[in-house]
Amino acid sequence: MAETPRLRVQALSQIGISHVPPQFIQQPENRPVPPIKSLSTIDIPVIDLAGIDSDRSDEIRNEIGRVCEEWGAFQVINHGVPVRLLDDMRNVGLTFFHDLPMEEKLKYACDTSAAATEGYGTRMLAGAGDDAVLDWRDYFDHHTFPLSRRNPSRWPHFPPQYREVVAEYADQMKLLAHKLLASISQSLGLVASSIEHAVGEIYQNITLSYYPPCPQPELTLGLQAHSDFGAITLLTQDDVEGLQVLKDGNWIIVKPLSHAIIVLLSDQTEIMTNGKYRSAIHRAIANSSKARLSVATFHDPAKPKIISPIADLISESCPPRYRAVLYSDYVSSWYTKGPEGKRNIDSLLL
Ligand SMILES: O=C(O)CCC(=O)C(=O)O
Ligand SMILES: [Fe+2]
Repeated sequence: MAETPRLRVQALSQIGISHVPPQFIQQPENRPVPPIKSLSTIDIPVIDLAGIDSDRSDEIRNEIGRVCEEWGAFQVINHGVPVRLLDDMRNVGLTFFHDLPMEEKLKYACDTSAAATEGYGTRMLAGAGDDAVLDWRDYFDHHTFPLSRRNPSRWPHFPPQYREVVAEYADQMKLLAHKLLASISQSLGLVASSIEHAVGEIYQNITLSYYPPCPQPELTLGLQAHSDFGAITLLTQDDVEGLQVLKDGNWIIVKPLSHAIIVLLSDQTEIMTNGKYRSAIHRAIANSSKARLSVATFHDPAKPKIISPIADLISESCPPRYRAVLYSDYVSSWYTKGPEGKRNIDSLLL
């Protein structure tokens, strides 16, 4: 059954409220405070992937290894994904959110009784209690790989090219994820296929997040702090600032860099690499003047897959640091308990 329009954040924003409703107000310790001045000049690293398949491959791999260890997050440029496609994805997304009337958008409403169902939604933690703080965000989630779970009839029919753009975007992001997982494996001294082999068949979801203007952005969050639960996330943001990554206890703004792609290591990569590379904690903040759109492409294991530290990284002097976990158990715990920092991955520490 479709939800009523007032439950979408965009509808709240459009009626011009001057105060955010209480369910959206974060605990004081979670509210966005301006970043510490001395640190606001630090940017997440940018890696130029030009030459990754040829002359510069060793140099690039070493650099990827260094930033995976230090940050778990970085931006890539010259990544091979056509710039035209990045623009198209953003344009069809904004057209859907801005130009389709709410009653039409609600025809795509996702099933709120289950977690991570495909479609148009606003409340991420379906299983969390009624007292959970809500995010200042609406989203559209698409199941894109494997092809057996792809059903474009559930995706927006407006604008007309929407579904075609998502399909091409899914292909291109999968190729880039493949390239990056190979380099990340090699940066650990493993063969290129190691991490992909440990992940198994890749399950890919694409989530468009739409953050409407917010009357009191200092009290809310567009998306609460979390690390993603899969293997690797490839994120694009538009030119409106909002994404922050936690580094050494400080929130660092990821400044929009035109046509760059943000790489976020996720929890299963932390487990597979036995903690050598950590997943990145990140959040999105709201702002009072401009709507913001991001597109996150998640690459995850299949639900029945068991994830554990890769055997070649384990030795007597380097014992496993994480318990093996059934991926579906990991995901259900994330959705029912909530991300809250790294509580889910920390529960697997040996
Ligand atoms: O909007 C953003 O920049 C972050 C989105 C995100 O973290 C997610 O969808 O998991
Ligand atoms: Fe995320």
